[in-house]
Amino acid sequence: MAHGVAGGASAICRCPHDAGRATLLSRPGHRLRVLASSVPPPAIEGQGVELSVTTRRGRVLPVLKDCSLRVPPGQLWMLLGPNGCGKSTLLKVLAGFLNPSAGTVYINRPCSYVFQNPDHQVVMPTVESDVAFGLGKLNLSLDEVRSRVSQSLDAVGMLSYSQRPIQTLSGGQKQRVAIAGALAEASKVLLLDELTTFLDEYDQMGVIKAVRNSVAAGGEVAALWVTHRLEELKYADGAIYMEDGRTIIQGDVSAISRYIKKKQARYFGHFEL
Ligand SMILES: Nc1ncnc2c1ncn2[C@@H]1O[C@H](COP(=O)(O)OP(=O)(O)OP(=O)(O)O)[C@@H](O)[C@H]1O
Repeated sequence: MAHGVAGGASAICRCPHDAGRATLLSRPGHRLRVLASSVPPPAIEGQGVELSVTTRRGRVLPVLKDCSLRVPPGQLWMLLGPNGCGKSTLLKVLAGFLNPSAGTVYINRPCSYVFQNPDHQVVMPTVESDVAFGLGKLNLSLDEVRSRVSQSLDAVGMLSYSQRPIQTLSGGQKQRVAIAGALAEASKVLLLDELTTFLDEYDQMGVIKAVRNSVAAGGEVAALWVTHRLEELKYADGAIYMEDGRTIIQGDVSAISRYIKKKQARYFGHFEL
């Protein structure tokens, strides 16, 4: 599903509710389960998340029916599933853009959401100024801003592009600048919605490497990446597979890859002549 930028002036949109380290979301009157405090907290956790939308004709449509997931810090996880199964909606609930009708969400903060369309991602005239843009609100010294900008650009392999005008970048390079913006703001969670849909293989690899470097550096950043591309699974530390508004299976990448391939083989088997 294609999205426009819902807010924020750069490649990324900072998730709402950024005051604390983690947020527990629930609507009043719906069930709320407080997560055990003795277990080291995951970076991202959802339990029994449900979400319904009301259509223009007043019909209540369940989009998320039962979603649970857990992503540890310092890891890249991928979220897969057929078109319309609810991946983007789940990502928006995790980001705090949508309130679940039931269930709980726990997410490390700051958290940033990077959108699919690279042309909606970056707004400042140069790479360096775009990455620095989000730091304006943090009251940092000029030296600190410079250091954060160059470290984040380095993490995504874009340091040598600092002075480049934004409009001269490829789609994947813009995505990497977006990710650098999130890292410069010390985001602990990256929610990434189908970043590679519009990219060629070269740009796709550049973005994957950038995200892998981001989670590897310091071991604190977690990334949840929505994708349709099964071949991207090999770069993940874990995966979650969704169907019809539910998380069906999650954990080991090779097990999930086998699960999806088996499903695809059964599906395509119906069409064999
Ligand atoms: N506001 C809404 N009103 C009506 N239907 C909605 C609304 N938001 C989501 N849906 C429906 O919920 C389902 C899940 O949508 P979502 O975009 O989360 O799926 P997705 O798995 O990300 O799909 P894709 O892989 O095609 O991007 C779809 O059938 C979509 O049409």
